[in-house]
Amino acid sequence: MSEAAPPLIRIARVSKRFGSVAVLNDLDLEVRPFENLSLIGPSGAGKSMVLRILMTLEKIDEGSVTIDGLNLWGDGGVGRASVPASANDIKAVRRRVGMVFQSLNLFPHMSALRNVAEAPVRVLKLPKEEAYARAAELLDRVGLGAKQGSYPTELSGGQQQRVAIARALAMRPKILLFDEVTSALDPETVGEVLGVIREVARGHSLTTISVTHQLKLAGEISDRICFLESGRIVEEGPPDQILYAPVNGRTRAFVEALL
Ligand SMILES: Nc1ncnc2c1ncn2[C@@H]1O[C@H](COP(=O)(O)OP(=O)(O)OP(=O)(O)O)[C@@H](O)[C@H]1O
Repeated sequence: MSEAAPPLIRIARVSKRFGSVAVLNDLDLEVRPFENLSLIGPSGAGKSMVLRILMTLEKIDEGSVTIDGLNLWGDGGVGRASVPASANDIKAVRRRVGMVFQSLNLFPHMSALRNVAEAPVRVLKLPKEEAYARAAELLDRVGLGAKQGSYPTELSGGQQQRVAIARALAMRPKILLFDEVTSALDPETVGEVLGVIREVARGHSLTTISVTHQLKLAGEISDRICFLESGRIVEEGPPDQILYAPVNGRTRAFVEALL
């Protein structure tokens, strides 16, 4: 990863409101290619909202968002609304960004293998043989080579979450977003999913942003951690600084309570 590389994601002066409630407040955030970033902070800080905006699931009120050179939201200027991207650009952004959610949302009527192969066939229009070969390889990579034919109800929560990660990877995104992917799991299965996330994040072939309340996980998989509160970044830095030597008193109070 080169320090000089231009950012892959650029969020500039973004504000997002629901009625009179400001969720993001003049937020600035840049993410470099192949960087692994974690967002931490109290409930309601706006962490998931950042991911939802990058997934093109939410509108913003002000500011600009650029992903891989594509303007998802153009700056409308001071005091003016942001300008949305064209439908084509939104489609192009969606191809670049994958997301794994907290809730286990596999297709229940499809085997693990088909869950992973479905989008490459339908969306990327890959020949079936190629898509299924890719899916089998990815299931192997997440340690589920023997479970290709299993349906989601036959898999544990941790296994389902690993299938969900393989499914996201099958689309070959440039950016992979993880939203609390381990928080619905029981403690025994968290480890197996963490192992996969760590492997994906450390693979250096894609850029990841993880939202998590598990600070040790953030420490293990991140090059940089941002502490968010009230819709803005209070402090950011390498994991050792943010988790064990934060400069800001608010960050310190937060991490000391959770670590
Ligand atoms: N559709 C919506 N309508 C109104 N308010 C919303 C909506 N979606 C999110 N919010 C509010 O936006 C704020 C930020 O939500 P967000 O989910 O990003 O927080 P978070 O930092 O991820 O919190 P958590 O750690 O609890 O998941 C919250 O106060 C939430 O209530």
